[in-house]
Amino acid sequence: MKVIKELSACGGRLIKLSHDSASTKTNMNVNVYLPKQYYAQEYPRNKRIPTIVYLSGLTCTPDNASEKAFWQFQADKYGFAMVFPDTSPRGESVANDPEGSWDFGQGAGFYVNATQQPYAQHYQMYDYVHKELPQTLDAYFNKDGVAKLDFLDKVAITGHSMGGYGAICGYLKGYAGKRYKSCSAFAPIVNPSKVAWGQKAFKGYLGNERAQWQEYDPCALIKNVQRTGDDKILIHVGDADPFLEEHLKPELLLEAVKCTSWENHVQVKKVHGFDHSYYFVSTFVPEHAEFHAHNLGLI
Ligand SMILES: N[C@@H](CCC(=O)N[C@@H](CS)C(=O)NCC(=O)O)C(=O)O
Repeated sequence: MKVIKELSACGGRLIKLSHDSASTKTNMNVNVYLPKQYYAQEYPRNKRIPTIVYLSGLTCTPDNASEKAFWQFQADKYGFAMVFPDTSPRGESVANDPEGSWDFGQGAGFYVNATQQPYAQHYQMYDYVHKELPQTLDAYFNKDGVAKLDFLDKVAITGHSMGGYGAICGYLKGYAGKRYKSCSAFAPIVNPSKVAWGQKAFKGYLGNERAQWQEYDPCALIKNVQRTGDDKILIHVGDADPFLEEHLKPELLLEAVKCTSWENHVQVKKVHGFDHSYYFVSTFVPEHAEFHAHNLGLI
């Protein structure tokens, strides 16, 4: 782990890190926001600061949400840290979209483990985000007898668009083991097998065998996950989102949960006049922050 830059933001610090990843076999960038509580002398020694992982959408780096979602204010308010991973492996040796489009390849890893060449070599984003990165952050930040940050247990996940998809997918796949304690999404792609962005990505990364796609499709996964307690998934989407009808289709998730344990536990809030941008995301970050703070036991 190497610190590229450290910046003061709100009451805490944004740490821009890079590290060699065993999963992607590339160097990966990640931003971590440490809230003001991390720096407070009086923060209880036996209490770890929980984290929220924010998965970004197509074309993003860790910087988009760090700069434009305004999670930092909320992190200080409730006392959680934020993790902003990258959206794909990058570099000259990393295969890209043959068409040169922005919806596949670098900046568009879809948080899956690719099985198809030439992508399988580096595009192992599922393992990277859900397994390797939290372990790496834990080892880096919680060393020398200091264990102030919780990257492994009290962790929530959220994301935007492709990242909203990645968040719901990771939450459901890890649900039996309670990998994440809370999940929400902003304008997520909920049924990638059925929409153009998802089909292009799944074909490229996972191949033509549609059975493989179901392993990563929230609308298929959720039918086989037994909900417990009062768990809910919170989703916002703008009704002026240009991708709503073709790629996002949140109604398909509501259809998928009918007559399952998730019925009435997936809340899709369609908000009037909002598009797909960070003006939309940042507007609803406070509501998502409160939702996660509650589920992480901070309020
Ligand atoms: N680059 C695409 C837009 C892709 C897009 O909207 N990406 C979203 C996530 S799916 C995003 O967060 N973009 C970066 C940003 O707004 O900072 C275009 O030119 O139409």
